[in-house]
Amino acid sequence: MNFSITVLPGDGIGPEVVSEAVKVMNAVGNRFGHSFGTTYGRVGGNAIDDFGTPLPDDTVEMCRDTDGILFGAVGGPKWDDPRAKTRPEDGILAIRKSLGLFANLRPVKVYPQLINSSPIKPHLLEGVDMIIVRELTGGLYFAKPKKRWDTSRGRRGVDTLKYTEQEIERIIRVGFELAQGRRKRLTSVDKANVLETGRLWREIATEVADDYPDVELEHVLVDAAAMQLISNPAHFDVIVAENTFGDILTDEASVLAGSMGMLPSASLSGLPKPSGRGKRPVSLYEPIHGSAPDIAGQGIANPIGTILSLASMLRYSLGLEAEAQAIEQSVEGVLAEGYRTPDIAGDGGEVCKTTEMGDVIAGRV
Ligand SMILES: NC(=O)C1=CN([C@@H]2O[C@H](COP(=O)(O)OP(=O)(O)OC[C@H]3O[C@@H](n4cnc5c(N)ncnc54)[C@H](O)[C@@H]3O)[C@@H](O)[C@H]2O)C=CC1
Ligand SMILES: CC(C)CC(=O)C(=O)O
Ligand SMILES: [Mg+2]
Repeated sequence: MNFSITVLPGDGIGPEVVSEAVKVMNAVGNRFGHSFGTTYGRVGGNAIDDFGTPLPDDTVEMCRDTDGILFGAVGGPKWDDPRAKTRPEDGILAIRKSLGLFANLRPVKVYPQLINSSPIKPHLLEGVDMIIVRELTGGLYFAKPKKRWDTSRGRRGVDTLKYTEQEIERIIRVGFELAQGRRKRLTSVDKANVLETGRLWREIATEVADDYPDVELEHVLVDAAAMQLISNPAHFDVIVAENTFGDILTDEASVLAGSMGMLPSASLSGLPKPSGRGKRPVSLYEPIHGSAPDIAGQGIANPIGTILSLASMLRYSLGLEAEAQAIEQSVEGVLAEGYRTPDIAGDGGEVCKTTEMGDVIAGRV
């Protein structure tokens, strides 16, 4: 089959990890007889430098008419001036919002091969396999008012935490539906003891639970969830959380997997229908990490989170389940053989560069 993929490498290590994922995509094409055409777009700080905007119109166009978007990361110290009119991050936020990508699925899997790459005690990591469902187009990241201003009594700033019933209900349903296909436990994370949005979130989660009697629903306050994620991670199956909480909890959860570089994500406008007929809505696939300025340009970034994001694209957007599994099995095999980028080399495996990791994974799909 023929597919057209929009590739948005971004800044910092974004281009480094994305080019490895494209390498793997082409290897999948060769093995399974598909053709993946690619169109590259500019986004982030590099686009601000060249076009004065983090999201040029051309890139917006490329994101509308495509079978899937593969995204790296944006941002960096060069564009961190707190008074800047626009930031690299505005580019990815605008893509998520304009495509209605409200559901960000962030699977957290601990590969047995990497159990010693995490600072967490090995016995706590046994059986860890969860999905964190992060609400992606609401809450503090987007709601208005959102501004800074000067007053006679000093500087002020405001962000707004606002959710509608519909925004909460649709993401909670994604959590329940995923849990139904897994171990049937949904942990809804909120801050209902303090925040009105948290109380609304909890109320709606409880109401929606009536439609999913086979799934056990538990409510956990976000601060306690952060603690349990480390002290008893195997307890969790599916976690659903609002935008900011989900963002923070997933960076924390990456420590279980051994590195930020290990975790993929899929940003969707809903779960694909199992029969999957007709044109699917455009979705975006991105590792959970950022542009990692501290290691950018050294060729040592871990591309596995991006390569696993590609596998999710094949699964959710292109309907290529066998091909997605081939990538996932290749990653497992390569880790079993001992290949390690420096971030996961804690157990003394063979340290390799980003490109070598991409080569060996591509070579085994
Ligand atoms: N989706 C996106 O484009 C995101 C962008 N950012 C941006 O990225 C920039 C840097 O943010 P940070 O807070 O430093 O977070 P970060 O995720 O870029 O890096 C955090 C730490 O994890 C390490 N790391 C991240 N990805 C890695 C990989 N693939 N392999 C090995 N190590 C990896 C980094 O070296 C660093 O020590 C900021 O401008 C931030 O706004 C942050 C998160 C998401
Ligand atoms: C806009 C991004 C920089 C926010 C973030 O950290 C993320 O989406 O993981
Ligand atoms: Mg983040």
